[in-house]
Amino acid sequence: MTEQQSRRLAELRGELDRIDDQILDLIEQRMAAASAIARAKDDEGDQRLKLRPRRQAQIVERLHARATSARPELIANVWREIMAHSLQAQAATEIVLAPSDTPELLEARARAHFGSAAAIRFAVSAAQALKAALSGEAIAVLQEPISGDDHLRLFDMVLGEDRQPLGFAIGRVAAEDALAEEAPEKKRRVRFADHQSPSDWTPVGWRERRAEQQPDYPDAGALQRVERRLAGSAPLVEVADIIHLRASLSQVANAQGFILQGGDCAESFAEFNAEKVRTTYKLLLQMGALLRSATAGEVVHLARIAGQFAKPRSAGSETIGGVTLPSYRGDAVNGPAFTAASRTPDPRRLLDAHRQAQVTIELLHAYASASYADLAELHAETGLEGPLRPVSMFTSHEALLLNYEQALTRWDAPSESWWATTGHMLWIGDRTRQLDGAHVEFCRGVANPIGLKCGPSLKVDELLRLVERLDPENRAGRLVLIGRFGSAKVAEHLPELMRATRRAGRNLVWTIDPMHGNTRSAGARKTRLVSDILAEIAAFFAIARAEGVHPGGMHLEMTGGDVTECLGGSASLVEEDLERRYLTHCDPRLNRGQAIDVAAAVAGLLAPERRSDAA
Ligand SMILES: O=C[C@H](O)[C@H](O)COP(=O)(O)O
Ligand SMILES: C=C(OP(=O)(O)O)C(=O)O
Ligand SMILES: [Mn+2]
Repeated sequence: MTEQQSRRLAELRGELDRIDDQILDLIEQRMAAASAIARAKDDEGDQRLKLRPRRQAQIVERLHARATSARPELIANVWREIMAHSLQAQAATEIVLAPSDTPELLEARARAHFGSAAAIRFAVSAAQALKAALSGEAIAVLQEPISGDDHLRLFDMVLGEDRQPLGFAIGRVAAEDALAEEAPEKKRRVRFADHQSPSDWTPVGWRERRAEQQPDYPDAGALQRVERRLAGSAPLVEVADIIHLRASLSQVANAQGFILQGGDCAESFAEFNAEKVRTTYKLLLQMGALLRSATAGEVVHLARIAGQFAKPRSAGSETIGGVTLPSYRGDAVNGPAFTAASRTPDPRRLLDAHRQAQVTIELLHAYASASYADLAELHAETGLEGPLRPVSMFTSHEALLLNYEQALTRWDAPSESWWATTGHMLWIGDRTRQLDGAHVEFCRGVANPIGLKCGPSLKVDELLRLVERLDPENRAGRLVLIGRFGSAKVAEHLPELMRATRRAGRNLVWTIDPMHGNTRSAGARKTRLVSDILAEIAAFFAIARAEGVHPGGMHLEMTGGDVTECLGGSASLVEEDLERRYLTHCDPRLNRGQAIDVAAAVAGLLAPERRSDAA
């Protein structure tokens, strides 16, 4: 380069520096003006977002029109960033993403759409994202264009590469900023058509069928009063979260991911406290982390909790020392103590169960919001890796007490469906799965995901008819079959059942409950061997692979506590240990260490799948 050329270059560089200084000064002036506007907006005195989407669009449009050589993308990108930072200077505003089928993609697109200034995080549920938006300090981004609250409006969309909406932005904006009303309604209908309840169904239809395993209430009037109270109370779970679970389960039905379902055989009133919920939550989180490292896809955390208060029994009565009383049927029905008063079914227990479920769900929400910290700790302790994201914890229980379920079933107009609002997923027990019985009748009409226990007495054509009755539209995410045969019988029964659902082209998930077919007695107590449990799970994986079916999950009775109810595991519990801490109200549960042993073994069984997936 000649001396003259380098002098010229230095001059030009000097000019660029002067222009940059001017741009910076102007940006700072603009930020100061924006802060003054923020104070003026404060004077409006409401809790609205500081964001004014319509005004932002006008600014960019005006600049596009004014530009002579600057390309539209340059203007859009530069002003997106400037305005995003101005917004944060006016008021810290977060972007809160509801759970999504494609979380990484949504996060990346939301970042590109809203600019780099805002903090972005995932909420555990759509309901929690909306709750954040209600404060006026966050924008919720949901998979569905719905809010269900008068203060919140749909005002923007996050689009994918294909220009289809990945997320719908909802917040406290002025009416003039809202997107057209009829568009979201229409969109929501189309999506929700997946879940519609059958038109020939009502929540009371089950009463015309035979209902097995129901309590014998001595006072019908008292039951009706309780049903009225429950019918007047708020839903325990949100429809949006149930839909989220359906979406996650449909991924599993498409061979991506694994369902981890577990918790007490029977929840107890007496032993309920926040710490108990916390240990269950943490145990599921820990097992989920082990499984996730081995699974191609997500782990769906499904707790047996917040409703698992009723037990079907092999015998209706129990005799001790010549005295015969009704069997204990779970705390929602009667008490475990062997006295006539305690064993008499009392419908007011349904109200206590409902209240405990409500508190449990609130605790689960709180723990799930704090799960970033739990996961970080877990990863540090175990050396596991993976992105830290809050873990949604779904609730599930056996839909046994139909008076309770009916009273909390709600119509949701946008989805044109009935929803059981006692839990995200309900299942039908092995003793109550009669094709023409009341339990199948009730469950066929609610739009929740439904589980069906499949034991050794289930015949192939009976299963196919049940599947057709419960899921006539054959929608992935609706039905989860839960095999529970026992390690000695699984190889005899499961292959033909799996083959039948595969040949019938059913979009459902097969999982294994290795508990209920492996119960044995040890003196007066019931127990289970960890080795039987592992053997049934291993057989399940082998059979599923041989039949070309995705091994979609496991269903365990377990507790975060240090109980001695099942035998074996790495702590090698033996029969003499049972008397130390045998605390279950019904069936023997894995203790924390045994549950982790099982999760680690299952992670080993899942790993080949991941390898073949990667190949
Ligand atoms: O949890 C399931 C059942 O309620 C339980 O296995 C029944 O046990 P039982 O045979 O003691 O009645
Ligand atoms: C009653 C239960 O199981 P099953 O219906 O499979 O016996 C249960 O899961 O507690
Ligand atoms: Mn049980």
